[in-house]
Amino acid sequence: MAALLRSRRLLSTLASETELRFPAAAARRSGGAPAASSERRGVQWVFLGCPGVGKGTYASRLSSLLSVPHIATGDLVRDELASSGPLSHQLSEIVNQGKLVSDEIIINLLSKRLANGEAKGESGFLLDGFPRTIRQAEILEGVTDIDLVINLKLQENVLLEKCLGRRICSQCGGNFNIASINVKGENGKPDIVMAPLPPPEKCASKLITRADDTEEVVKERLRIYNFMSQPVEEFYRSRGKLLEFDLPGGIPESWPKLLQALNLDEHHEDEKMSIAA
Ligand SMILES: Nc1ncnc2c1ncn2[C@@H]1O[C@H](COP(=O)(O)OP(=O)(O)O)[C@@H](O)[C@H]1O
Repeated sequence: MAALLRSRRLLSTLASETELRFPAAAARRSGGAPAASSERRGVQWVFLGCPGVGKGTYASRLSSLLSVPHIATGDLVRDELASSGPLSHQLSEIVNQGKLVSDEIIINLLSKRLANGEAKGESGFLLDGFPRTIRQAEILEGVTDIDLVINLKLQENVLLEKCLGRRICSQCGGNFNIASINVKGENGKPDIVMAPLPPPEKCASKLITRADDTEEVVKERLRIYNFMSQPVEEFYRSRGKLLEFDLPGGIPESWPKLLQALNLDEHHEDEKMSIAA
């Protein structure tokens, strides 16, 4: 009981400073021990990586596989933009210049998303696009336990091509990519070949491009990632939580290797069996 009270006090102190609230099961106890082990709750993983690396693609696949919600702060920002709420004008200026939204706004959006999930009984999460600054990482560290941080990596010229090739179906929200990538590997690494990910016929005439996926804005986002978000990699590396993953190519090559790196190969076998059945 005392631990619970201490935990509530810690959370409310942080909450008043940051407004970030985590579901009770995910909240960190004041003594530093996890409130619930990852065996009893869903996994609590973070995806790091430059714009265009594929955080959304792999987080969404793992979300289905592990039955934990995929929470992408970029999607929360885009939902807010589309809602034409009080923040939307301010947000569109920031996002369309490739800049980061303030920690306060992003934490507010994330808190609301977590509260909605808690009401629906969600457990665990795959965070994509958060934390993106050291301050966000420190706030997160203060309120919950992160089990693992997956750092997806690709060379920069591939990232630019991938962002410029991204397309979204305006009706179903599906993500596709029209870029056909074939570039020489840097620093003795193998060449990178990625086939396009074309939309199905029903989406082909409804494709849109994100307003922030222009060459100028992507370059600015990459610059800001290197400056603001790369230190977050070191934050987790020094805590022994960072799993570095160099993407070897497109989804067909990378997905099985990622599952192997995560010791989830047996899920892949189950997946193949259910497709074959
Ligand atoms: N954690 C965050 N902190 C600040 N801004 C964020 C955060 N997450 C998303 N954003 C804003 O939303 C935009 C889109 O995010 P996202 O879809 O994750 O883009 P990217 O493709 O660059 O990874 C970012 O460029 C930024 O303006």
